[in-house]
Amino acid sequence: MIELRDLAYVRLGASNLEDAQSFATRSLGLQVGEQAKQALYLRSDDRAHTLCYFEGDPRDQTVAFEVDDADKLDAAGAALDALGHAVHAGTPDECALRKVKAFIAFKDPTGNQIELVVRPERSGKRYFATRDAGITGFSHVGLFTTDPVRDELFWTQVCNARVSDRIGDIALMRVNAIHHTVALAPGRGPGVHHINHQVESNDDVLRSYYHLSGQRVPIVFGPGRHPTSGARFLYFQGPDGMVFEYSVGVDEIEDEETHRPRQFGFEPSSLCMWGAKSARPR
Ligand SMILES: O=C(O)c1cccc(O)c1O
Ligand SMILES: [Fe+2]
Repeated sequence: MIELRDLAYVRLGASNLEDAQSFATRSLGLQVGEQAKQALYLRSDDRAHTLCYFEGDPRDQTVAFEVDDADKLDAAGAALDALGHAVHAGTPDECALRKVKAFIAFKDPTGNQIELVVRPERSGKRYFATRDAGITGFSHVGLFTTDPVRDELFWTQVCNARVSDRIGDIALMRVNAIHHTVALAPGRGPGVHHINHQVESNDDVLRSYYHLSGQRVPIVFGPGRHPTSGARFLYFQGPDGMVFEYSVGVDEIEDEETHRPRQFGFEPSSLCMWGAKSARPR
C-alpha cells in the first residue's frame, strides 16, 4: 500500500509565463517564492512552493504527493513497477527543480502524471502574498478519469485513499482527516480538473468573487456551498483554461473506522446546495 500523506505541489506547463505570473499574483493570490529562468515557483503556505508554472505545453500537468521517507518511496516504486506502471526515478537535477530530496514519476491508469516525493522543502519565511485572498493553504486537486471504477480502485487499493463521498461517478477521496484531497472527475483524457486552495472565511470567498469579477477573470461556478464537504466555494478560470477553486469550511472525517461514503445524485443540487449552476463547459 502506497501511503500518500499530503499533496505536495502541482506543476503546470504555461503557454505564457508572464500571464501565469500575473494571474497567480494579482488574481489567485499566491506569493512568488522563486523566479527561475523558465519556471515560476509559487507559495500558498509554509512550503517553498506548492505550484510551479514552467514554460511548456499547458497539457503537461503533474500532481505530486508526499510520502514518508526514502524507504517508502522505494517500496512505492517497486509496487508500481510490479503492476506494470513505468516508473521514473528523479535525477538530481529533476529533484532540484522540484525542491525535493527524491521523487518518482509514473502515470495513474488514466494517464495522469503523478509524482511521489520525499522531503519537500519548507521555508522559514511565512507565506505573505501581495494580493490578500485569505489563502490558508493548498488543499485538494481534481483529476480527470476515463474510467472511474478502475481509477477509484487504483487510488484506494494501490494507494491509501478512502472515498468520503460520491456525486454520481465523481469520487471525493481523502488521504488524511480532511474530507478530500483528490477528486476523480469523469473526462475524456488525463489532466487536472481543478486546483483548490482553502481560504480563511466566507468573507474571503465573497470578496474574491467581486475582486475577480472586477478583473474580468471568468467565474465558472459559485459562490456556492458543497453539500458533500460543507465548504463554501468559488471556481474561476486561470491561464490556459485551468480551473481554480477557493473554499472554506471543508469537513473533517471524524471517525475513520465508521465513516461510510454517501452517494449523491449527479445533479446541480449535489454540487451546490444554494442553487448555483456550473458554467464550466462539459
Ligand atoms: O468540496 C466538495 O465537497 C466538492 C464537491 C464537488 C466538487 C468539488 O470540487 C468539491 O471540492
Ligand atoms: Fe474541489
